[in-house]
Amino acid sequence: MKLKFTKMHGAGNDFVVIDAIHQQIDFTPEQWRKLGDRRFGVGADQILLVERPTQPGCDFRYRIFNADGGEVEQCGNGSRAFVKFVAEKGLSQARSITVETKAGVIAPRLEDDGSITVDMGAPVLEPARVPFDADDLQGQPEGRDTLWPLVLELGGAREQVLVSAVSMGNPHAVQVVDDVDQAPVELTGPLIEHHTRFPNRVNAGFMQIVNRHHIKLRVYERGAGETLACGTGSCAAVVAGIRRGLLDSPVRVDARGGQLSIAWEGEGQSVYLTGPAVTVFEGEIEI
Ligand SMILES: N[C@H](CCC[C@H](N)C(=O)O)C(=O)O
Repeated sequence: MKLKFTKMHGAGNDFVVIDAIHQQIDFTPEQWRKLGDRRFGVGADQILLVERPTQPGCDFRYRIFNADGGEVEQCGNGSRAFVKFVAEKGLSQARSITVETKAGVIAPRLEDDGSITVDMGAPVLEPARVPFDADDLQGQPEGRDTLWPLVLELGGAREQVLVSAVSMGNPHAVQVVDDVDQAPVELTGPLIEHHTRFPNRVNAGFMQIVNRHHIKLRVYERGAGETLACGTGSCAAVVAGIRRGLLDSPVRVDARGGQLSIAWEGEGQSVYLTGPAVTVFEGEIEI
């Protein structure tokens, strides 16, 4: 089929966005992978589908596929591209919409200054629901289940890293590092992504604390590798830092591709993600 798409990004995390209301989309994982392929296809970290809602009270349904072809629960940077896309395409006249995802309902809002704020819902912190297998792990150094030891097999050696396990609908393992630019993201990111204690795999975050309202963050994403920014990863990192008493809301997040802002007032409360969304080009592809 000849597929119409829009190429977009949120702080450098890039997307192929597809109107699946006016186009019949029923692709195989191989076709999603082709769309995401930076040589044989369009190229993107994720592919985002705009669909009619199935839940009453929602304006749209939002489906997300990683570059590896797998469908996932949530994408924070993508939710900002989503609301900009539906406004630009005239699919909605509202500045604030409710969007159904596999992880629940989120609410992106177009701000007057062109930025977008998204109510990402409340984080999930119970290990079994991340999901993270912590059954045989002993008590936490700081209590409140904020840190877990993860043993990585590096060649013949074994290295232990301490991670916080947080779900924003999708799973995240966040660790604090002294310097993100020196962090072994490419080496340990894949080991964490595929660690057996994360049965659905996991996004691996590397967070440097600049001050109590400012971090630098790199994320080796499940199904995509390191991206220039990760919205849910930024939410998870700030939640982990606040729970560990290292950060205070709101927090500026410096990603390699741009700047995001995260606000969270504590357990049971929604996490709010604010940042940019950019339309790069429109295209068509035979797929
Ligand atoms: N790789 C993620 C999905 C995309 C998340 C990220 N791009 C964001 O902005 O939240 C996962 O497999 O859970």
